[in-house]
Amino acid sequence: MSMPSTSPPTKAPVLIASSKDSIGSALSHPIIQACKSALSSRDIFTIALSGGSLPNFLRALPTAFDAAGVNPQWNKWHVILADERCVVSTHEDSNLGAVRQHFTDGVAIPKDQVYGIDETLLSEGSEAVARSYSDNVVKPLLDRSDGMLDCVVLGFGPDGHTCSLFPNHKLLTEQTLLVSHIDDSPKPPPSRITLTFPVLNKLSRCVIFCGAGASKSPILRDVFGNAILAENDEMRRLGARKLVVELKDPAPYPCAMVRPVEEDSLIWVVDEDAARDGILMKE
Ligand SMILES: O=C(O)[C@H](O)[C@@H](O)[C@H](O)[C@H](O)COP(=O)(O)O
Repeated sequence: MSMPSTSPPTKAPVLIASSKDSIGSALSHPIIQACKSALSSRDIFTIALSGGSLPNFLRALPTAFDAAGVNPQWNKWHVILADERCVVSTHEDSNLGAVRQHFTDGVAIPKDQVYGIDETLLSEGSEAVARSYSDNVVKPLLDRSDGMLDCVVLGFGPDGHTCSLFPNHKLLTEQTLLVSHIDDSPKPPPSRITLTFPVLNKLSRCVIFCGAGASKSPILRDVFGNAILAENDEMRRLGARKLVVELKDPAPYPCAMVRPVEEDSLIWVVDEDAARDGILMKE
C-alpha cells in the first residue's frame, strides 16, 4: 500500500504500449494493482472513470484480470464518473452510456453500483446535478472507502484538459467542492459536472492517465521532462515499456496539475503515437 507523502511527485512512471490496440492491456496493469490493494484492505473497490476514448480501452480488463490470475470480484466494484455531460444516459454524449456500453454491461458489476447523475435534476440545471452527485454518490462512497477513492482513470484532451477541468478556467482554483458544475465547457456539450482537484489530488489513492494517438503528443512534450528507461519483464509481457519521467514545473495544463500526494499514486499510460515526439526523444 502507498505511504502518505508530504509533497507532490516530481516524477511519474509512464507505460508505453506499442499501439492503440494494446493500450488496454497496459492500462489494465495498474488498475489490477489498485483493485488488489483495495480489496486486501476493504470490502469495496471505488473507481472513477472519464469519458472520451477511455471507456473503450476498458474492454481489455476482464481478459487482463484472467491473464494475471486475479479475481476482480466485480460485485465489490463501485464505479463513478470522473466527469459527466448533463444529458440523459441514453444520449450519445453520455459518459455513463459509454462506460456501460464498453465496460460495465459486459462484467458482473451490479448495475446499481455504476453511478450516473440524477436525471430528474437536469431541468434544474447543472449546479443541482453536481450537488446531488457530490452528496448522494461521491461523499457516501468516500465514507465507505476510508475517505479516499481507490482508483481514478482519466483521459486528457489535446488542449491538456482532464475531467472537465479546462485550461485557464476558474474551476482550476476550486478548493472546497468535491464535484463542481460547468456551463461553459469549451468541449461540447457545454453543461457538465466534474470531480475537482481536491478529490484528484487529496482524496485519490491512485490516478492513472490514459491517452492514445498523435494528437496527444504535444501535450506530453510539455508535461514531461527527461525520461529514464525502467523496463521490466512484466511490461514486456504486456507489450509495453516502462519509463520514469520528470514532471515539468510549473504544470502547463490541467492534466499536469494532477499530482496526488500519496507515494507512487500517479501513472501515465500512452501508446507509441502519443509518446513519439513527447517522450521517446528524451530517452
Ligand atoms: O467528458 C469528457 O469530455 C471526458 O471525460 C474528457 O475529460 C476526456 O477524458 C478527454 O476529453 C479526453 O478525451 P479523448 O480520450 O476522447 O481524447
